[in-house]
Amino acid sequence: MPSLQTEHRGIVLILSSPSGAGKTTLTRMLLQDRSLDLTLSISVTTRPRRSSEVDGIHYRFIAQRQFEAMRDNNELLEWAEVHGNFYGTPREPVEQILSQGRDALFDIDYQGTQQVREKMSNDAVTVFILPPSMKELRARLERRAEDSREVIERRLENARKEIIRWTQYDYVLVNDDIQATFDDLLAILRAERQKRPRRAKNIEAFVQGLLGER
Ligand SMILES: Nc1ncnc2c1ncn2[C@@H]1O[C@H](COP(=O)(O)OP(=O)(O)OP(=O)(O)O)[C@@H](O)[C@H]1O
Ligand SMILES: Nc1nc2c(ncn2[C@@H]2O[C@H](COP(=O)(O)O)[C@@H](O)[C@H]2O)c(=O)[nH]1
Repeated sequence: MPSLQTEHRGIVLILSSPSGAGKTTLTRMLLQDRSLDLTLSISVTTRPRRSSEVDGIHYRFIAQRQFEAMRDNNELLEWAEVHGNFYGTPREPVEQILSQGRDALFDIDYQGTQQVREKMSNDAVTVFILPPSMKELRARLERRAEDSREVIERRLENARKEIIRWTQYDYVLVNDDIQATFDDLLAILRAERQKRPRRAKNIEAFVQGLLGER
C-alpha cells in the first residue's frame, strides 16, 4: 500500500511583535513541544544580556565590532537596529536546518521579516503578535521586570511604529489568553506544513503509488 509520509520542505516560521506582546513566551512553548521538531534560530545581538538569559541559548551576545564584521562578511541572513541595539540572524545554521527538511523558528522584528521575505518568499511564514491593549502591553513589560524604566518607555514608544506593520504579515494573532494564542499558532503551523507546494514530492510519489494499484 502506498504511504504518504509527513515530510515537507522546511519552513521559516517568523514571529514578530512589539516588545512584551509575548513572542518569546510563545517561542518557548513551541520549542517545549518536541513533537513539533522546530529549531530556534539563535540571533546575534549587541544588546546587554538580561539576568534570565544564557549566552548561546537565547542569543549570542557579541560586541559591536564583531557584529559589523559578520554583517560585512555577508554572514547574516538579515539584520536590523532595534530599540538602539543591533540584531541579526546568522545565515549558515538556517541553511543547515532547511537543507535537512526541518523547520526554523525566528523571533525577529518587522525589518528583519521584510528582508527574509525578499530572500525566501516561498519558505517564510510570518506571524504578527498583537497585545490585547496598550495598557496590558505596559503591564507585561513592567511585570517582566527585566528592563529599566527608560528602556520600557522606549519600547512602548516604538510599539506604535511596529504595530502599524501588521499588514506585512501572513497571520495576525491577538495574544490575550496565552493558551488560545498558542493553539492558533499550532493550527497555522500544521496547515502550512500541509501546503501542496511544500509536499509536492511526497504527494507525487504517493499518487503514482495509488495509480499503480489495481
Ligand atoms: N497572554 C499573556 N497573558 C499574560 N502575560 C503574558 C502573556 N503572554 C506573555 N505574557 C508575559 O508578558 C511578558 C512579556 O512576554 P515576552 O517576554 O514573551 O514578550 P516578547 O514579545 O518576547 O518581548 P521582547 O520583544 O521584549 O522580547 C512576560 O512576563 C510573559 O510571561
Ligand atoms: N531583525 C532582527 N530582529 C531581532 C533579532 N533577534 C531579535 N530581534 C528582535 O529585537 C527585538 C528586541 O528583542 P529583545 O530580546 O531585546 O527584547 C524584538 O522585536 C525581537 O524580535 C534578529 O536576529 N533580527
